[in-house]
Amino acid sequence: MIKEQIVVTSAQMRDIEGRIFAGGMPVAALMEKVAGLISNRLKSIIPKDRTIGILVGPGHNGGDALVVARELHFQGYQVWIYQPFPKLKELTSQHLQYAQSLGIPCYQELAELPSCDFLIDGLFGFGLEREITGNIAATINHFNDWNCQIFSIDLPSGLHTDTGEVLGTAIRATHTFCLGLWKQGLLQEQALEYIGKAELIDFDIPLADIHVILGEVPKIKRITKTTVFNTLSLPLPPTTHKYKSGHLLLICGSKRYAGGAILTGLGARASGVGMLSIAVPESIKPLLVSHLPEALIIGCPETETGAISDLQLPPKTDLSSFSAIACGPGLTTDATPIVEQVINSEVPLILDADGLNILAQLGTIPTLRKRQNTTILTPHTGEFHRLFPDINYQDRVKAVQTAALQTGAVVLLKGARIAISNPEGVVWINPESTPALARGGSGDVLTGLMGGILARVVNKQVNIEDVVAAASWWHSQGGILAAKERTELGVDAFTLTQYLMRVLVDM
Ligand SMILES: NC(=O)C1=CN([C@@H]2O[C@H](COP(=O)(O)OP(=O)(O)OC[C@H]3O[C@@H](n4cnc5c(N)ncnc54)[C@H](O)[C@@H]3O)[C@@H](O)[C@H]2O)[C@@H](O)CC1
Ligand SMILES: [K+]
Repeated sequence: MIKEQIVVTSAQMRDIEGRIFAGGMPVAALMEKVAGLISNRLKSIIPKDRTIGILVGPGHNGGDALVVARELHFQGYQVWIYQPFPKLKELTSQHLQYAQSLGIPCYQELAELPSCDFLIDGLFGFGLEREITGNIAATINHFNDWNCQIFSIDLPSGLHTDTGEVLGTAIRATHTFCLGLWKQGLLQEQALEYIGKAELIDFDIPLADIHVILGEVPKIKRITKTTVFNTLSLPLPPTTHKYKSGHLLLICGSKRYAGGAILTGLGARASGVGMLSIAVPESIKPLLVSHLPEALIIGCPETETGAISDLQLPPKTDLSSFSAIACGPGLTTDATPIVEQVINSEVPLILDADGLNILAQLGTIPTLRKRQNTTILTPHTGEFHRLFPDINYQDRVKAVQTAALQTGAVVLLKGARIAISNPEGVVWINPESTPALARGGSGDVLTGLMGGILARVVNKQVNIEDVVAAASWWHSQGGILAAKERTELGVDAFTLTQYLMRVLVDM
């Protein structure tokens, strides 16, 4: 297990720390070590001639900040300290006393503060336990108005460590140095506007202590490059042939939404799947053939409205001939019988878009409870609400865990931080994405890509949630890469498909 994958709550972090201290590590020594690492990072970012304001809280987050203040002072930076609390923890108080004895200016009143170029936020860390109110809240709002870069230690002061919720008010950081292990709150969507660019400061927490508290396999994990690489099972075995690399059936598109079928197909193409078949209404078959010459396009009889009316597979083929099916983009709800048919099959299945809307109409939980094989659902929040009207999706991690438990499916909830859960509550969170992907068609690409990966690896003893995680990571990295080269406005869904391969090349 790698540290970048691990996600902890404040209670878990406290228990892990407790083990380190019980093992004999002095608290003050750990604070020196952590704050030394933070100071080194800051030195590499902030030019020498700048003034740095240090915001100090009552606990050890404030202690970290005071050690940083001292180190930056010794490095020749202009530093001042703001400490508005009447009572400090002992270690924090000692560091304050020493900083004062060094002649670092310390203030308790906002009105007295000189200006500065950068702020270091050490007001609260994972010990924040209630709403911030009164003077302290006003102070935080005041600093947010300064419009200078703010580096938060551990997490922006005011965010709930686990839910990322703003407790009263919170520092709007431009950078967050998360200490030791990723705090769950930093992966929650509601925290995103506050954390800026986040990085992990690894201070050598022993894996043995982590395992004792989180178990050998932690329940909530961040998706990393390494996880994805393992799931994609690369390099390919030299003796592979097309039938060993999976056969994906896409069921998508209608006369009204032909483009969705093309994008899903192009997403699947990028997965490297061995064989790709795409079932579409007969009238759009020529269009699909022209965009995806390598795929077998199955033209199906259609309804008056141009939706697939009958899944007419080629001779000697039935649904069990496929390694996996991805069904939904562009279907329209007129294709209900088709969706029922695939749900009743025993083939591993991804349902997206209209596939999900139809499932909601059929009755999500009773319908899926009957399924024998793997099911993956990929709703955005609107679809999620239609599928699971009784589940509150404010806490996205809990929401996917509940939905997966109730249905037996692997559930992915789309958004700026995709959350994925299997029925046992094992969760993956996608830690990086770009608003450039918030565009029509982007989800179709994800469905195709995921379908292709699933078909490739489904019989190779992989966890299904790992497949879903790999596809999500790959998709968002494609978006990030494309946005870097073409700006956030330049990532239409077709362009995205052209960047997916590049992600692996750069890996
Ligand atoms: N113990 C150590 O040596 C280490 C500690 N670390 C630092 O220690 C932090 C945790 O330290 P603490 O447990 O002392 O907690 P914090 O420093 O996060 O804050 C806790 C203090 O704030 C007060 N408080 C909580 N909510 C408040 C509110 N709404 N309004 C006013 N006061 C409030 C509490 O009474 C307590 O005094 C981590 O976030 C990290 O920065 C890390 O450096 C790792 C090593
Ligand atoms: K902080």
